[in-house]
Amino acid sequence: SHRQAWASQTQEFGRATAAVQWRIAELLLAKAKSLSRIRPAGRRQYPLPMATQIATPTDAACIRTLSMARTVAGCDQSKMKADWLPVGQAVRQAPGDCDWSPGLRATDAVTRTLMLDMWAPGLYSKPRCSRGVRDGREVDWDDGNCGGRSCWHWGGRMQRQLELPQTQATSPAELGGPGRQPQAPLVRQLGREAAATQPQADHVVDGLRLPGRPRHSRCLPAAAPPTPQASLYAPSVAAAGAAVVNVDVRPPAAGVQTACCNDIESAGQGGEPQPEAAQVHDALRQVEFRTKPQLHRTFNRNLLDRVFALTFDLISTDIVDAVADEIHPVQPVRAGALPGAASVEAAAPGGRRGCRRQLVADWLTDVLMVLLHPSRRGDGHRSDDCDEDCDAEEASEHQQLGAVAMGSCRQSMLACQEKRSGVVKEEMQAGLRNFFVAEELCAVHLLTILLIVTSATGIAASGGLRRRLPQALIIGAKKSGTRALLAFSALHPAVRAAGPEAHFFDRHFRRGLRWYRRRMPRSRPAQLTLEKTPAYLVDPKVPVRVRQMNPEMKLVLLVRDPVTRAMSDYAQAVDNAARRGRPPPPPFEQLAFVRRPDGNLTVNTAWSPVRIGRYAEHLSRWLDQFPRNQILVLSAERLV
Ligand SMILES: Nc1ncnc2c1ncn2[C@@H]1O[C@H](COP(=O)(O)OS(=O)(=O)O)[C@@H](OP(=O)(O)O)[C@H]1O
Repeated sequence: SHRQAWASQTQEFGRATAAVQWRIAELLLAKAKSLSRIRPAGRRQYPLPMATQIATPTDAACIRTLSMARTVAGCDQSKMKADWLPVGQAVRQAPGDCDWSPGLRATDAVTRTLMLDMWAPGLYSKPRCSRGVRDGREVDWDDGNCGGRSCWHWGGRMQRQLELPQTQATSPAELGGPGRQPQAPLVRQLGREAAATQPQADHVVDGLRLPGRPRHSRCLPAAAPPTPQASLYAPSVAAAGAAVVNVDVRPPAAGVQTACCNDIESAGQGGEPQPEAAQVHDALRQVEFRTKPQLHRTFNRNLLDRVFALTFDLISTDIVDAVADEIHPVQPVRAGALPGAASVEAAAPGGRRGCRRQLVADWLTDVLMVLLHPSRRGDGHRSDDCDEDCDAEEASEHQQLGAVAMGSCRQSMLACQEKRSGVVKEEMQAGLRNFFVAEELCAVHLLTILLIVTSATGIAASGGLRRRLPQALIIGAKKSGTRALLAFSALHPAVRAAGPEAHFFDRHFRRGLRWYRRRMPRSRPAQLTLEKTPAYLVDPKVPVRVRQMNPEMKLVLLVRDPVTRAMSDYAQAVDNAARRGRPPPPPFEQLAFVRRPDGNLTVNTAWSPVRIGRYAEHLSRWLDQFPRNQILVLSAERLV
């Protein structure tokens, strides 16, 4: 049931992401239209730098392709556009048609226009199939609705072309003819699985109509990448229903491959080997057992590599302002809209424009810092090495030296965190400086980054992302499944959970709210920040302190059968002793009972594992400070 819950939560997360992607797609589309107006004639040409594909398996749409292309000299643009929109139409059929065929030699022709358009099954519902020649034989070109005939995929072909140096003549074999070995069986398998399921009805997400999957779709959710460049999102996300973004940017260095769509292409070929069921199951098993934080970490690593691999050779001064304007509705980057903007503007070399560029860079640094650096995230999991080191150190030193050592440990942990985040920030800034190496910014690149970033979070880029004090606390009880409850809750996109127990109200109260806030994950205004420290339940000082901070605080108390809870507590103590090489504690019975003066045995309520289980006693202190309707009491047995 926990897996099912996870799947449905992830589905929801994916739907939110899909809606965001649509919004960004619209922005990008609008941007594309304006780009041709912005760029004055005679300016630097745009080589074709990238193709972006957005696949949204959550809404079962086949693929929404958002692509940028150049027209070829002599190309009739009206035909080009008509050919462009549905996937598949790629063969020169008459002189003057736009030619994306395998024999295309015109890749070094001058780029005339930057053209960008979006394909969506809902917008172009009629199947478009046509005949074309490939490898000397006639084949069907398919937009995914050709009734299962052997077809080629436009997306894959296009991608192949992008990988080739501009001056290199392309031959069918180079472009991946039928004789070529398929590269990623898993991709095809997942694709076939997807295609085997029934088409789904159109539906509306966030005011946008999202079409159901076409019956014979060959468009695939992103799947296991054969190379690190293949996909930013691991297949687990796709299979779990979250949205997927594949962004391929033609790398500047020769020999670096962008493999994203090759697999889609090979999936369209007839005669491919049948998938092996075991492999599919293996893949799906992996999917099920992954957790959201793990996904984020995988995603972020790939994203980091990708972002730093970007270098921008396409640049137009005029675009910078347009970009800032375009992003504005998504995230305020205008001068004056950000804290400290006035001083940045005054100091920025290059005046207002330089300032704006600086602001964009700063903003991106900030966003990337949050998204990419695990120690700054707080995914509900402990992810900071500094913290982990310290906890281990803290535990042993605490035993040997007492509380003083704890303070110094915390200090060294904080120093360690500072140092690490400083290094990361420098690295990121250096990476971003490369973006501006030619002192300009390409609109489409920036929007692509936004696209990636919003996909990573699943949340629109609007709104202030910052650390907030918790609005809800899991106050206990220890060993009642509080970690599980926190982790489940954190799966919800509207919940951000602090990873390690903060112990603010019991141990670290003197450090102040600033310290506490710094322990919280960054969140958006609509998100709820949740912290759990089970020790809060039993410390008599805590309820008053919590009320002082926030009388509206929501409190969650998870209670477990006090006997099994005590045993769990005791088991942990035994385990800890063994891990630290200390002698085991006395037997449970010996600790749990004391002999009364009259010689009879009685329960030792002073022993912590027993004392913690006296829930009514602890709860009455909380009820002195908070109304009953702010306290949610859950049964651990029923929950887990
Ligand atoms: N999902 C799920 N299903 C069943 N049981 C679960 C689950 N998650 C945690 N647990 C059990 O909860 C116990 C740990 O509780 P806590 O997370 O509150 O521990 S702690 O206070 O944070 O140390 C611990 O109990 P014991 O195994 O009896 O020690 C865990 O096994």
